[in-house]
Amino acid sequence: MFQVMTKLCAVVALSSKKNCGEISIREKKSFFPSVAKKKRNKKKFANLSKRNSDTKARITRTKYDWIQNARTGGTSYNVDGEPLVVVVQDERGQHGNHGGGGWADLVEESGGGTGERVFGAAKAEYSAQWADGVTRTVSDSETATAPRAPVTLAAFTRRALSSPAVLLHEARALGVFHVKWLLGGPLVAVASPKVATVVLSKHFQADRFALNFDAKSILVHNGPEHKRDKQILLKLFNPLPASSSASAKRPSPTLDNLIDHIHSRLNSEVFPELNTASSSSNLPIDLAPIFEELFVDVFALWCLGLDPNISTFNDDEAIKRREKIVDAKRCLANLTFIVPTGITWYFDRLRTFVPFTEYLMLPGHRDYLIRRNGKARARTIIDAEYIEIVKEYKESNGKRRGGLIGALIEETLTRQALEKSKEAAKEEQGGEDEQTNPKAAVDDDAADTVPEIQVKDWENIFGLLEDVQIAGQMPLYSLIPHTLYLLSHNPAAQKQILTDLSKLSSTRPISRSSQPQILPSLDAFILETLRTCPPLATTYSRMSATNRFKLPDGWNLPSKTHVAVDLLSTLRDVDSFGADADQFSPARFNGFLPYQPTYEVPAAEVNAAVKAALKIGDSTAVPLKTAFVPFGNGVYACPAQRLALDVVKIVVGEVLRRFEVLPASASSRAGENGCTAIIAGMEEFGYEHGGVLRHLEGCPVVVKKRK
Ligand code: HEM
Repeated sequence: MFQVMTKLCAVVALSSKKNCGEISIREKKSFFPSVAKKKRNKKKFANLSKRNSDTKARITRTKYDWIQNARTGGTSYNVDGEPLVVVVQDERGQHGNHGGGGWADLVEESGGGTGERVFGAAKAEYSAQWADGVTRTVSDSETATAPRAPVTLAAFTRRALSSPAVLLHEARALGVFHVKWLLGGPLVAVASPKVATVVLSKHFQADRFALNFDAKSILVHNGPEHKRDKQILLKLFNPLPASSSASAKRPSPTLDNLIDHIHSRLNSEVFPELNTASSSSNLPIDLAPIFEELFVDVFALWCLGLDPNISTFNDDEAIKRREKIVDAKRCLANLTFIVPTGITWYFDRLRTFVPFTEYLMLPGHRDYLIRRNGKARARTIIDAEYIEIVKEYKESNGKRRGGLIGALIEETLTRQALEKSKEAAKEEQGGEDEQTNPKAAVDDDAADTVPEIQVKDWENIFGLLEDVQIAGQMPLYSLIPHTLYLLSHNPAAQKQILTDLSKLSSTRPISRSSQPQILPSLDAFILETLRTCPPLATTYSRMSATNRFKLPDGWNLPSKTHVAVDLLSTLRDVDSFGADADQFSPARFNGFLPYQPTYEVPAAEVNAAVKAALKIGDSTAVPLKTAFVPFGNGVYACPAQRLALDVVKIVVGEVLRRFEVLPASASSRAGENGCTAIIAGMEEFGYEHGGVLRHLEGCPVVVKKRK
């Protein structure tokens, strides 16, 4: 035990160094600032920018020097007054044909001396990455001698990192490939369902190892470790046997516990708050902070296996302790990621070495610095709770908490028992004299003592808890208020959903099993919200396995290029989603319900899609079903696709049953095309702090209690 504690303390010490920021409920509510506050923030930001302008100028200069030097053609122009530089790859497009390849070669070949300076550091990172033991292979049939077209790359302006409107606008101007800047090096973003189909397939490895190897487990693991963790999560989040029909939902205490937490919180806080708003005639209420609080707290309670119902604690001490833990979790969960878009964890690693303000200035960084200290304290509280969990496990004779922690402990024990029985079977096969039944031997052991869980397994469990909390809560508190906000501008859709909802028992809460296919109108509305307002702007980055890998239409990227899929632009591709891709039209999903999670699509179908996408000269669009990737696709796709949609349906359904949601102001764009007007330009949205899509005013609506 002492050893476990010591090692856990070491983990605590290590991780507390890198976590940061505290946020109270009050602060969190003010996340969506008033206009006056926004102005103040702008001023603060401007001052800080000035102080750091030297550093900023140096970085910008180096970056653009490099591009200019690397350029062998193409143009440099402005998008909305900001410089935007286009890089055209060598006309021969031969980066794939001379061994090492990579960006350094691209620069050298193009005659850019500056490139070496900028990429000195990047080169070192790359070799470290290749030393990570992950084998990257590509079969002969997937190689190409030379691409047909030169790769045109263009750098986004900085504003595209925080504004979906600018991201869409620039992505359109730049075409399939564009570049984001990361550590002074490029991250190529692709925006085409055809290319996304290939980049998200197994041929491209997620390479998150080198820049963030120390704390966030599955988000940083690759290869076998990632595979093992991912299998655990897929099993926990999808308790359906592959063969059964989608409507026959298997009970799962772990997932039902999450839904219980959500119902409990809706009843105790959200509905009373909406009731109050409803009685204060037509005063708008901001939905986004309400659901942000709900999900941060619910995920904290669920992950740590704390009871959904606080009244079961009858002593003040227990209540205080629980609140302290939830507060600390809330603090850690918020603002861990500070850079918009899905590539933010790189900065965790980077900030160990470089003061944040020196490498990237973004709105929000000042808040980040202020909150950093509070996070260290929160980290200590949570790590003490982890130690308590280990102690409880050891001392309570096998009695465990519920929630996600309970399920992960259970999984770990099952895996251990399986490994033990395999070992025993091996020994037996090896000609041992003793004729023992290995299974019985394991069971006998288990009956006497609580099976020991190794330190590395505890670390893995706690790592998974943190990953799931971060990965799960953010997209949910983005998507749910956005769905309700869009519904407030579409009374007809709201009416239809209410009609569907009336088919459910009005006295029982909506559950995982009660809501499956009888809410097609809500299903379609949610999917269309996901398509037009994807919570994550990009997938996590992938690395091209080889510089000879040919992408659709003959595009070729140098090896080891970091590639991410720009989901926002991809999900509006006209070829795949039709000429009305910029229209909000839930009906486009009518033929695709129920939604089939990407991990349930048969391998043969996936391979065929990749093959079709790779066909040179074939301009056929990727079909809607394959192009729809708000959860990513392939090995690193979201493992909770079905669960996420269930949660959104349950929460939105429960709110709509009780309240009518109306636009906050009379001038709002209500009616059939209201949603289209909102999503077309995306001016109302931003990528803030957490890296997820947020409505900048917090989704203001008026709520009216239903009779
Ligand atoms: C509407 C809600 C959600 C959306 C849109 C969403 C989207 C995504 C996306 C785009 C990725 C990255 C995929 C890639 O790089 O290709 C991802 C990964 C992930 N998501 Fe979700 N997600 C949602 C809800 C959830 C929930 C509720 C959970 C957990 C309960 C969850 C757990 C995860 C995890 C653990 C990963 C990392 C997977 C890996 O590394 O292999 N997500 N999600």
